[in-house]
Amino acid sequence: MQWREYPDRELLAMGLADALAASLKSALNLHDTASFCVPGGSSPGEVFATLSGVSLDWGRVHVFLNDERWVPESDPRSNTALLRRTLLTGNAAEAVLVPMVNDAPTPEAGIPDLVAGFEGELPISLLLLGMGQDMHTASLFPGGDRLAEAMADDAPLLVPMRAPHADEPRVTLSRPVLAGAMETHVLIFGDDKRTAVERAEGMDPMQAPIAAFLRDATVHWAP
Ligand SMILES: O=C1O[C@H](COP(=O)(O)O)[C@@H](O)[C@H](O)[C@H]1O
Repeated sequence: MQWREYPDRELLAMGLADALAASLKSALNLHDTASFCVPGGSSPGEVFATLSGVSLDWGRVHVFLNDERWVPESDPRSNTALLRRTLLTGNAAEAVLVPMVNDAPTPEAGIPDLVAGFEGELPISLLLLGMGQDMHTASLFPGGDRLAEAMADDAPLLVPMRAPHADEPRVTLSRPVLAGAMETHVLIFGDDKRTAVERAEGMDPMQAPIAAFLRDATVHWAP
């Protein structure tokens, strides 16, 4: 694990957006398309907004979420709506969005149709993860009802997840899919999350799911 520390969140957004743009350009030099897997939640908005202004061949970038809350896009908690507002705009409006949610009533009912959209997208070219204070990442929650299935070596691509501290049912990419990414970055803010990452490093990923991704990751932190 490598740390990159920034004096404030604005500088982090600029530095991380630069690093992600450079990685996307490198991936596009080698392949026809690049898959870019990103978190939702409250942390990445400014990074996405900065990145959306970067000039690159966005039409060859396929964007998808680490995980999604099983809510319609009209819901304020929709990660897809966050992506559309902040990343898939400006220069990046040309990027291709791979859906992580559909109109089915539950993740279990919706997943079979979603899986088809991921054909040709793996391994992930560039992965950005967030993390909650409880050390969950994507929707791999400690205490999640299907965490063991999602963390297993033979896990399916997408796993439904319900957890005590998740407000709604979720769908998440599984641990082996995320861990297979060619390059991994983690975005966190604040002293509490910094301490959580430092603690997670030696922990069992079933208690601290972020631990499964730290070894080869660059962690970007600002106060
Ligand atoms: O619920 C989620 O939480 C994590 C962390 O979000 P944050 O609000 O603490 O930044 C996020 O990475 C994940 O994608 C999201 O669904």
